[in-house]
Formats: sequence, structure tokens, C-alpha cells
Amino acid sequence: MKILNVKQIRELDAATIQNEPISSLNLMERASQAFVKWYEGRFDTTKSISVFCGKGNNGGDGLAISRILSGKGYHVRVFVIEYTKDASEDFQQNLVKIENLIQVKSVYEINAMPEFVDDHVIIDALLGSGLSRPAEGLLAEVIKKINDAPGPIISVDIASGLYVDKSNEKADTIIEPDHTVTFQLPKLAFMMPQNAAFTGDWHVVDIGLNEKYIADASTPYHFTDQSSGEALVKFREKFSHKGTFGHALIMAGSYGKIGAAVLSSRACAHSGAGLLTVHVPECGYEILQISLPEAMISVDQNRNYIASVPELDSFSAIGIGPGIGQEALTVRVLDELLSKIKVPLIIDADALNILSKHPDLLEKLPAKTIVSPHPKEFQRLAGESANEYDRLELARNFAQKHNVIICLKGAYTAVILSDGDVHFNSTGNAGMATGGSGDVLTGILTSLLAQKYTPENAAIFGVFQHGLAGDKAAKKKTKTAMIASDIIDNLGW
Ligand SMILES: NC(=O)C1=CN([C@@H]2O[C@H](COP(=O)(O)OP(=O)(O)OC[C@H]3O[C@@H](n4cnc5c(N)ncnc54)[C@H](OP(=O)(O)O)[C@@H]3O)[C@@H](O)[C@H]2O)[C@@H](O)CC1
Ligand SMILES: Nc1ncnc2c1ncn2[C@@H]1O[C@H](COP(=O)(O)OP(=O)(O)O)[C@@H](O)[C@H]1O
Ligand SMILES: [K+]
Repeated sequence: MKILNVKQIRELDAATIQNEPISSLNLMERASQAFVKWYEGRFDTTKSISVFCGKGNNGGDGLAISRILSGKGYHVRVFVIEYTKDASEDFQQNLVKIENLIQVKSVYEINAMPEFVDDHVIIDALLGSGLSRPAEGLLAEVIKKINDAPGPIISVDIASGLYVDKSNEKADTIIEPDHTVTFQLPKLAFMMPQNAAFTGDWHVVDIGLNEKYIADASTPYHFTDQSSGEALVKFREKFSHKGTFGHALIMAGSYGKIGAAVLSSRACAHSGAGLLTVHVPECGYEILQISLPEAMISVDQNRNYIASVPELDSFSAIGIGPGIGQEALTVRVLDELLSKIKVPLIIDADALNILSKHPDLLEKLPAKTIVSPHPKEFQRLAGESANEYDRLELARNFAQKHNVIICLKGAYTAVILSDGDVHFNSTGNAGMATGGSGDVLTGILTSLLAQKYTPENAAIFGVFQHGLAGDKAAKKKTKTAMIASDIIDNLGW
């Protein structure tokens, strides 16, 4: 699924109107019907509704939604906030359509706002994708008043005051909805943790916008939804054998952190690699052998941390990093590995921290190496950013400059390809915010690389699979009780 910018969204609207063809008023009607269909599935007619409309097309949607809901037996109050004399054409037409059906109250000053009762639903149709500056004056006061209301808030298309594709300032006044019902495509703003309060649960409703425009639109931003994630799976051929699926090498663990090696190795074995060798310091030998008899163990000469690179000839992909520590000899191991490696590589955790401290090693990274930092590791690697949009740009530049693939981990992990394209992941949940989840991802990615997934597909599909398994684990055990091992136990489909 693509994520488009504001200009493209406007063009998409126009392309639909022109090519279908459909009048813009009827397109607004279709969008409003789609919103109402979503609403009916959630709230019954016992709950009263207050709809707050601005005077652009988002407000026009609000008026149409009010009329349709009222026709379905909902008790609806409608308020138009009079922050300007100008109103869009479709807003005006919808005002005429509603006039004899529901009383519309004009709000010229904050004291004219209604009082709210507990289970009263608020629909926010003040400002949509046309936001061009922060909400101020009466609009800002209204937004604050709505945010203080006890009942649920549902934003039409996007929370009023939130930009679609660029960062707000901290001081901006923005609606804090429980739900956002957005039209046709997810918005870039929804991907950013900084906007969590201004997004709520978001839902995309199909309003039949022009498919050709969407297919042709050029954008770096994509969303790996269920269908695009599942489409990447490589099914096993009938006559395949273990040699078909590659031989993965995982280099992980140090004294006190052998668990990281166990987690990444188990995840690797459960993700389809034909063979798996785990290189661990001596102290990890028995632990690994017992916890994962399916793996072969390559025992380092050093007791407590990895100090040597094993013979690499037989491996088809290598993952390094979980729990390895940053001892001087381990730094040398990473250096030597980067000089010798001829197969796809994934670098995570302490191996990333070593890269941050030894930036000269960055120049040695083989093309299309996958790096999987969480935000703190990425900051160590690439530096600070003022906000998450800037961080994403920094990551896109970093990926292009070093010709690597970055899995920037988070609620919507961003897989950033070496051409700068970004694929936000749709799966996963806050139950995965627990020690070891990242080690599991490293194992999955190593496994997919060993199976000859392209590094791009390995990263996108691996992150998707990881989140999917996390979602299954949360369903069975709850987000609170699940641990990283549960993600492994729920791999597969
Ligand atoms: N695209 C689609 O597919 C479809 C879109 N639809 C709907 O249309 C919505 C977009 O409509 P829209 O373009 O009229 O924008 P919207 O936000 O309602 O108002 C813009 C007006 O507000 C003004 N303004 C801006 N910021 C302001 C501020 N802080 N304080 C005060 N004023 C401010 C701005 O002024 P200007 O920037 O021109 O000075 C302009 O006059 C979209 O979100 C969706 O709900 C559906 O109906 C059909 C399918
Ligand atoms: N709130 C969340 N929603 C979805 N996924 C999450 C969330 N929090 C963490 N995760 C996922 O869990 C993993 C955590 O990785 P990481 O921070 O490296 O953990 P660790 O170092 O403990 O293994 C990442 O893949 C991340 O995307
Ligand atoms: K809105």
C-alpha cells in the first residue's frame, strides 16, 4: 500500500473526479457514507453525537456525515465553527442539504460551545488534509475544549491540527482522538511515534479513489499491510531438501548474555533455514547444545566472549550482534568478518554499537547489508535528529550513502532500502517491547537471507513475520504476559 503526500492526495482527488467521472460533491458523499459505515459497526443509536465542522471540505464531510447519521436514527447535534467567512463550495452545498433536516449551530466564540456528557461521541471535522498552518484563536480554543470532553473522539480523515506529511511543533494545538477514520490510504503522520496521541487507533476506509493514479504515483513511502506482507513468502517446493534452504551462521552471546544467542538461533531455526551453525564463546556451548539440538555449535577459543571468526566457506548468510559485548577482541572479529565475508549479512545490537564507535568500519560494510537498530542504536550510529520526520530523512540518507538496508525498529518498524524507499510495517504490538524481541528478529532475518530471499524482501518480510508472530503471541498470552520466546513459538502461519 502506498503512502502519498498532501499534494498527491489532492491530485488523486482531482484524478478521481475527472476520470470516473464523479462530481466532487458526490465524492464527498461517498467518503461520508464510508465513514458512516465504519461508525455504524462501532456505535449504536443510543449514543448521542456532536459533530464539529470547519468550513473546508473536511467540514463538508462533517455536514454530510451528520445528515446521513441522522437519517439512520442517530441523535446528532451539528456545530460549525465560524473562524472564517470563507467556506468551500462543497461545504456550502452540504449546508443547504442539511438545513431543513437538522439545526446547525454556528459557534462564533468559545462560550457558545456545548457542555459534554460522559458517553457522548464527538466527531471532529474541523480541519483535514488542507491544514496549512497551526490552529489558532477560536479553532485552537475549540480543539482544547473538545480534548477535555469525557466521551470518545473520532476524527474524520486526520485529527484537526495534525499535518499529513510533516512535523508539527510541540506547541501546536491538535485534536487527540480515540479513532481516526481516514480515506483510502494511510497517512505518513500515522507512522510517527510523536503523533501517537493525535492518531488514536486509525482505520482506512475505501472511497474508490482512482486506482491508476495510485499505481502510477511515485512515493518513497509504503505500508506493508497483510496482503503485501503475505505476498513475499516463498513456499517450499516438493522436492526441496535441506541444502535448498541455505546454511545460516549466527555469531552471538557473551558471558551473561548467552540468552541472546539462544533466542536469535531458535528464531533462525524456526524461520526455515536448512542448516544453522551458532558461533558462541566457550561458556555458551552446553547451553546452546541443550536448548537447540537442531543447531551445530562453533565454539570460540575464548571462554567469555567471541574473539575469533570461524571458517566461513560453508555459510550462505551471517547474522552477528545479539549479546556479543564490545570487547576489543570482539571489535577485531567484526573488522575481520567484514573483510572476509562474501555472503549476505545482518548486523544488530552490540555489533551496531561497535560500528558507532568505529565509524571506519562503516566503509567496509558489504552492499545491501541489513542493519537493525532501535532508535537509540540508530542515534548512536547516525546522530541526533530534531523530530521523527528528520530521523527518517537521516536514515534514508544513511541507507543511500552506505548502500545498506536499515530496519529502524519501533511500533511501525521502518524498513529503509538502499535506494531510500521506506516500507512501514503493519504488524506487531506493544507486548513486543520486552527484552530479547530484537534478538528474535535478527534470527529471522539471518534465516531468510540464508534461504536466498533478496536482502530487501528478507527485511520487509522478516519484520512483517516477526510482528505477525508477536500478534499471535499477544492474542494467546496477552501483551503483558508474553515474552520474546513466545514470538518464536508463534512463527509460521
Ligand atoms: N482528498 C480526498 O480524497 C477527499 C477529501 N475529502 C475531504 O476533504 C478534506 C480536505 O479538504 P480541504 O482541502 O478543503 O481541507 P480542510 O482541511 O478541510 O480545510 C482547508 C481550509 O482551511 C484553511 N486552513 C488551513 N489551515 C488552517 C488553520 N490552521 N486555521 C484556519 N484555517 C485553516 C485553508 O486555508 P488556506 O490554507 O487556503 O489559507 C482552507 O481554506 C479531507 O481531509 C477530507 O476530509 C473528502 O470529502 C473526499 C475525498
Ligand atoms: N510498541 C511496539 N509495537 C510493535 N512492535 C514493537 C513495539 N515495541 C517494540 N517492538 C518490536 O520489538 C523489537 C524490539 O527490539 P529491540 O529494541 O532490539 O529489543 P531487544 O534489544 O530487547 O531485543 C523490535 O522489532 C520492535 O519493532
Ligand atoms: K479532522
